[in-house]
Amino acid sequence: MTKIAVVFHSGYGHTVKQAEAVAKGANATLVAIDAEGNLTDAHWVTLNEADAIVFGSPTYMGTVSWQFKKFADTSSKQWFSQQWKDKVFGGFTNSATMNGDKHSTLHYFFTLAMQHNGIWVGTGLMPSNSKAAKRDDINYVGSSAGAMMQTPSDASADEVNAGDLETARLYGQRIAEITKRLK
Ligand SMILES: Cc1cc2nc3c(=O)[nH]c(=O)nc-3n(C[C@H](O)[C@H](O)[C@H](O)COP(=O)(O)O)c2cc1C
Repeated sequence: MTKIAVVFHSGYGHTVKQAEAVAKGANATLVAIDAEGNLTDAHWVTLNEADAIVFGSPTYMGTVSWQFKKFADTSSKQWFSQQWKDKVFGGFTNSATMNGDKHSTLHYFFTLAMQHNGIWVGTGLMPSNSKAAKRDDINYVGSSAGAMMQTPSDASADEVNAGDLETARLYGQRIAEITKRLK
């Protein structure tokens, strides 16, 4: 059986919805980075034992939150011993603006995964970009590098977009399928 972990930070409760959708698709364990940027020892064991790790963070000022970056820097311990080498990796982000520089966040996740010498998985989804496209279509935000969600700045966590959640679920499912094949 494959083990998948979704490690994420959410400052105000929106990105956690996306994390839950990815975890649902991947049948993964959720690992929440706390407000101080910390994980428990048990969380680190979960990550070390996982076949795949999916990173998640809101986009803040064009990149990951400082709490996620603290987690990333702490993972230098695993980097030193190449403990996460050849694991499968992916990433997702949520932000207020349709573009909002979300790709910078995904690019940071990709770089972190490559530092750990992992194997990156993109969405495998076509964008929904025709005249007939609707906001809650799958991959309406249109990302191939990892899953994106766009949440208006005044929306509550219960108002996150259903299509973006389904996009996240499908992405988790793809990561699980590829992890299984590799294993
Ligand atoms: C400090 C800060 C910086 C932000 N920077 C961006 C940004 O660069 N681009 C963007 O589209 N939204 C930005 N936002 C909006 C958040 O990405 C958005 O509110 C998101 O839904 C927050 O997710 P969370 O509830 O999981 O923290 C920012 C919000 C905060 C608090």
